[in-house]
Amino acid sequence: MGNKNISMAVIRRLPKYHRYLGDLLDKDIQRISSKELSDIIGFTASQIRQDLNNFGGFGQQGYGYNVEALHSEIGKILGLDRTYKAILVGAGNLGQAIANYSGFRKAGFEIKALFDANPRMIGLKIREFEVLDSENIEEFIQKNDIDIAILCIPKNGAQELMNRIVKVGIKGVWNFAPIDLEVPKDVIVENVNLTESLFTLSYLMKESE
Ligand SMILES: NC(=O)c1ccc[n+]([C@@H]2O[C@H](COP(=O)([O-])OP(=O)(O)OC[C@H]3O[C@@H](n4cnc5c(N)ncnc54)[C@H](O)[C@@H]3O)[C@@H](O)[C@H]2O)c1
Repeated sequence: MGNKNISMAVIRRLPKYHRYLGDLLDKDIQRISSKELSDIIGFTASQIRQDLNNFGGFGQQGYGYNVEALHSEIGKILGLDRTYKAILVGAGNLGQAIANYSGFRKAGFEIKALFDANPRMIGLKIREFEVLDSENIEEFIQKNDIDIAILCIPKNGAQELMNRIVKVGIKGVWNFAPIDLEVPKDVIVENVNLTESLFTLSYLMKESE
């Protein structure tokens, strides 16, 4: 891989570069300078050059960046040049919203099944999915070679479920439950805490008053 020493701060900016470059491609823009990129993304031009130098540059003096090449390279760095098989656990309000969003599939994240523990949810049809009984989750993960679990369950029971799914090979977890999960070293958890984000907004609004 060779990208082991890249700081998390840089990694967190890469999806944003990828998104803006995708927008430029949609507008048929083929070439851009770090100054122009800076104007639209809002990072300084030197920050952009520094960030991209971590991965070997990509820019050419006097030319700038080739948008398509840079978009594709950043996509590769982010691991978006492959598809991922995912399952979603917790087919409630949030789980259904995520399952209904087609953008994740377009980006290569294929939800293969929805699971729930509530007998009233099991068997319901959400999009093309019939909600399956989470009692059988281990078997499904193993049979279908699932890479990622999307957790949309309450924090109670989340660690227990986590322990079960990592035992059968889940290597990545997109966790919406407000809990810091304990996992083996080779399992990656990406937490999305909407409430923390909302509280950050509240703080920033308070500070700007
Ligand atoms: N809905 C939101 O916008 C929102 C916002 C912030 C945080 N969250 C977090 O996301 C999670 C889900 O929220 P929600 O609003 O969708 O809740 P919900 O109650 O609508 O749905 C949760 C679903 O998970 C199922 N479930 C519970 N424990 C389970 C288990 N151990 N295994 C399998 N299924 C299980 C329930 O039967 C239910 O269908 C919660 O942790 C919540 O704190 C949600």
